[in-house]
Amino acid sequence: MTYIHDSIEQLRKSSPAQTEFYQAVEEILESLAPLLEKNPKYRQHSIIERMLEPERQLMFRVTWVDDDGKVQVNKGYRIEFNSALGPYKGGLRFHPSVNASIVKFLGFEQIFKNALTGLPIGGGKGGANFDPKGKSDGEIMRFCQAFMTELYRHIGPNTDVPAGDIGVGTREIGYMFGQYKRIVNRFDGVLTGKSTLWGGSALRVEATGYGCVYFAQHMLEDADDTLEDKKCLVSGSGNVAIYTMEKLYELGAKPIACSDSSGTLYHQAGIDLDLIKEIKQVRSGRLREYLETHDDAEYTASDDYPEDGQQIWRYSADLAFPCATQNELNEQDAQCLLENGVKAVIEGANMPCTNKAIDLLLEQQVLFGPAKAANAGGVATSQLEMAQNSSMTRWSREEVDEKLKDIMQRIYQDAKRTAEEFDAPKNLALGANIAGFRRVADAMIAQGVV
Ligand SMILES: NC(=O)C1=CN([C@@H]2O[C@H](COP(=O)(O)OP(=O)(O)OC[C@H]3O[C@@H](n4cnc5c(N)ncnc54)[C@H](O)[C@@H]3O)[C@@H](O)[C@H]2O)C=CC1
Ligand SMILES: O=C(O)CCC(=O)C(=O)O
Repeated sequence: MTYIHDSIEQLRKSSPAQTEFYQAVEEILESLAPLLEKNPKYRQHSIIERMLEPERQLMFRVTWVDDDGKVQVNKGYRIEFNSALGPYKGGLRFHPSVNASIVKFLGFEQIFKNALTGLPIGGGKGGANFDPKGKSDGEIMRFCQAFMTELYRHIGPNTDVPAGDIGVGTREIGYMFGQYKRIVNRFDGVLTGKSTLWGGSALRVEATGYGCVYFAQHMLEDADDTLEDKKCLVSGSGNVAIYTMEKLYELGAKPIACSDSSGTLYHQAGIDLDLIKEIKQVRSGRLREYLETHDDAEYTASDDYPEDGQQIWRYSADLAFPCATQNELNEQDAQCLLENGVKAVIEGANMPCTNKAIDLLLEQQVLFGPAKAANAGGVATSQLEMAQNSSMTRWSREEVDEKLKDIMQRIYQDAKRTAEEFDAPKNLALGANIAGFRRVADAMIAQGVV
């Protein structure tokens, strides 16, 4: 469709060198073609052009002092992308790779993901090119305080509600919340992912991983299959990966491999999750340390991996859950998974599969759970945290889990039904993109030219 092609060309000119952002835009726009053809109103209202331009982009200096007394400077970002459905909502990522393109692709994806939850939340994302690796607790705290000293003026419980992402967990949210409260002198529900000791929701920590497995359960059920005894590859070993593995075990499956940015761990007997939690959540260590306890496991350092792609996708398994980062599963990786008979790929991370990998998996009829739908349990539970904060209540783990299950089921059904409506049954990527887009686009039209 030339309209889509022209929109992307225009984007390349107006926002140069934002490759991850173009990738996310291409993936969505291509699947919207049948909707745009049927509904000229979206073009008449310039919905695509409006959606591609964030409502507001904030870039700021973050200045802090390290343990040696040296002044350090980082770049901070918050992209308030779209508020048609509610306050901007989305995480903050602290990682040295963070730049405008990465924050923009994450914010863009977030608009449609949040729409799919059916909850009143708009899309936003932020972060900083700060590397938490090797930093002391004091340095992390000072960085978080400096970051919030600028961010606080742009956010609010009904305006923009950030949360965690890579490198930002309960500890960082705590330090940022403390600084926000000190500045504004109010206990606002302005961040989610807070500790359950003071305003956080039960199950928010687990929600992205658990939700992803609930989504996989629905996909398998529709193929007359279950999670029972399925061998699983789960990349990463952070928040999303750990709770994906936890729920997989609970539902009878067996994770046999995981990874971190230094390498891949394979344990045919099944990953020892308590040990992974000890290494990653308590010691902040490296996966290689796992071999000190389990000498029957294998570890491959990323630097020793000679081919294009990642070692983890070379192991034979029934299900693959990319849960680490963007573009971690490419076409060669998808080919290896196919050769080893993978039944389903479910995205826990944001945009972990390249567009070519997705095309190949769909072409070969592998069940594919797209990130916007499969990992939406995290942000959905964040909205449940906002609801509890604003009504001054607390729900139990069981109550939140019931709501999360229900939301994941609705997202799955919505994506499936929409795929069928557009003659692409089983293409959940297309279904999720159209269902999310339609909700935001119709709200934008109803709200006039703003
Ligand atoms: N935390 C949340 O609630 C949500 C997170 N996500 C996405 O899930 C992904 C993971 O996020 P979290 O688990 O929260 O972050 P995290 O910081 O807890 O964990 C990230 C993990 O990925 C690994 N990693 C990073 N780069 C890697 C690479 N190049 N190769 C292999 N491993 C690598 C890290 O070693 C770490 O184990 C990200 O794409 C994030 O945007 C999506 C929805 C919600
Ligand atoms: O919980 C949130 O608000 C955001 C989660 C997030 O960043 C994501 O869904 O990618």
